[in-house]
Amino acid sequence: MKRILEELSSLRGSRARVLLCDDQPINIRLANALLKGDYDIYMATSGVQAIEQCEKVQPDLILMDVNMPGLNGYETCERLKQNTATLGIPVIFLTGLNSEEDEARGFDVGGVDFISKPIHGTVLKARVLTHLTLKLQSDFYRNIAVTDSLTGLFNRRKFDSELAEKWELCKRSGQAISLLMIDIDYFKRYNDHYGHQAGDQCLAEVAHAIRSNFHRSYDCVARYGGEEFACILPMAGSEQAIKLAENVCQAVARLKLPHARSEVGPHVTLSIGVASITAPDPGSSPAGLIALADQNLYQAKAHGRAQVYAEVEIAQGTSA
Ligand SMILES: Nc1nc2c(ncn2[C@@H]2O[C@H](COP(=O)(O)OP(=O)(O)OP(=O)(O)O)[C@@H](O)[C@H]2O)c(=O)[nH]1
Repeated sequence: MKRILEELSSLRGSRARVLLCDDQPINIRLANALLKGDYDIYMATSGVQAIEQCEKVQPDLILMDVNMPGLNGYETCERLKQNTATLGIPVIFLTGLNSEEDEARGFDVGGVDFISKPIHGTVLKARVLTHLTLKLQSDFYRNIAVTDSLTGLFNRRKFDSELAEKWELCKRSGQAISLLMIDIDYFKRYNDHYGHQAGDQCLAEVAHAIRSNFHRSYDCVARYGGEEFACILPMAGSEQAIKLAENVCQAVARLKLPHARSEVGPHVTLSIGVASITAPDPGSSPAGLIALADQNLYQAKAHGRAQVYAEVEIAQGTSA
């Protein structure tokens, strides 16, 4: 089990993180002494502090006391499970309580395990190892399920679910949403001239350059198809989307990837179609946004490639 966890940690490039939450510093010190050799340890002495730490450091596991002033351990766990950013963090209750009801309540509120004090070092370490291994394994497979292996961007499946989710979010909050459809110019000729492997390398470099322009956590940059990429920009209107699209073109131009068979210049270039809607209609779907971005991408190609095309904001009522 230990070997598997070490492998998973090295694959993601960081040790597992454990948050210790207890109002009694002596208990924290005890658990810390047992675990600090194997994991990165974070500490909190109240439920509120634990929630703050979770948002900040995204621990892989929490050891949570139950009886604490203010929010108790059960309430803290319930709050963590209500927040999409923290609901995946497993919680082990580590408590002086030991009745069947107490234990059942721990599982009811979303805990994965329940350990009664006094702490037995070997048992605690074994349970922590088991839950951390499960957590890192599930992170690993979830990542694979949403990632395009060649470029490291989100894949088409993730794009579809993100667009549906962000569309609903913007609809509810009455905010703008934009979409960029990005296509590499004359990519068939690139493959024909430089070979498929060089084509793959080009796709990976272009993807990296595209990604480097997006810094908001809720933007989604995905590989949409072969040499096509798509970016979902929730809460961004057309002006912002056009600016970002232009930045993306410049970032790829700066790579100066030679393209001897392109008709628009000596280097690899992009065509981008931009679509924006100020606020999605109630009852609408994102199909209209995709169609408009596609149409504008087609126009960018028709107008000579190596450009951003963003004509017409989508009309309300046409997005269903
Ligand atoms: N190397 C490589 N090529 C790919 C991959 N996926 C798709 N392609 C190639 O991308 C090319 C896309 O060609 P087209 O759709 O004709 O577009 P284009 O040549 O870029 O022409 P315009 O879009 O009109 O500028 C095809 O030759 C595909 O084989 C991939 O994963 N790796």
